[in-house]
Amino acid sequence: MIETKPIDGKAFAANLRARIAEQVADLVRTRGVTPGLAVVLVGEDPASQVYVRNKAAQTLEAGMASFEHKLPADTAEADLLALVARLNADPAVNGILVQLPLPGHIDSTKVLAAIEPAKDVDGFHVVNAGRLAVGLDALVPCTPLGCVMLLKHHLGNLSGLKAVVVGRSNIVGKPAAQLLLKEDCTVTIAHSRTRDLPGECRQADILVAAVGRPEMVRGDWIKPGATVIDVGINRVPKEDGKTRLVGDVAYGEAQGIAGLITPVPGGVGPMTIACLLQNTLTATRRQNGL
Ligand SMILES: Nc1nc(=O)c2c([nH]1)NC[C@@H]1CN(c3ccc(C(=O)N[C@@H](CCC(=O)O)C(=O)O)cc3)C=[N+]21
Ligand SMILES: [Mg+2]
Repeated sequence: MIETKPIDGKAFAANLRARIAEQVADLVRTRGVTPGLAVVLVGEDPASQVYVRNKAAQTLEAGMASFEHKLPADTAEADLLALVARLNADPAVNGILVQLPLPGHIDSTKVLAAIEPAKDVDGFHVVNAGRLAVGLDALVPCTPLGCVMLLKHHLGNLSGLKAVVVGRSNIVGKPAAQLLLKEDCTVTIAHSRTRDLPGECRQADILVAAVGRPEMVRGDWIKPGATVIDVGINRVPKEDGKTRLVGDVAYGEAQGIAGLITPVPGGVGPMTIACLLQNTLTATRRQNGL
């Protein structure tokens, strides 16, 4: 029987934020530059509001400036595009994040394309996706960046390891695969149409689950001793009418099989926000030629 160890993303993220705060203080002291992050939220989705509030608090804690823009759900696409244009032109704003998903009447592809790539701290602009794919300096999507940081910290060199990424989204799956390839992993991207998905997953030294389906990855899909990164944050109803958070991996079943596994909550989620701050610092440095 293997002893399965949880990966403490919450602690790692807190430590990363502390290191970022030191670098921000240094930037302010030596260059008189304060990084600024603008977050745009359209509509009143309660989960999004909680997340945006956490981001703002952690931005301020890191010594950065936080600019929150809350727009009503019926905001016209043209008005959102005009706000993005203002933020692009504002020298106090080094990073721009437009919270997804956007209301149905707004074309999110168009909005993401309007963000200045140098300020695109989500790394969702096609210029950043392309730069990552061809190996140029890019702003890299926060969730996959956080996953790879955790992997390198716990496993060291990833070279030659077999990584299976389940999920092919532009936000997580595809950039995760690009980053793992950059670390010299042998990478497979699996998805809902993959033939024998459990068998594919069982090949993985590193299994990244990013499908958005509660507990879809079962214990017997995991190779004994593998490292499992669970990107899912699914809210499922409990018997008492409240909800609980579960990942894309059946966490209980993974015990005694996986070597290392990220819990939900407390795994990948906190790393996403810490990496957003990291990207804001990186963007600020590049915008100032540092
Ligand atoms: N443009 C854009 N960029 C995003 O990065 C983005 C977005 N839109 N829309 C929504 C999703 C969701 N997301 C999360 C980040 C952190 C946690 C997080 O910190 N979770 C904690 C606590 C979860 C809880 O208790 O609710 C954890 O997993 O431990 C969750 C979710 C970023 N997103
Ligand atoms: Mg699919």
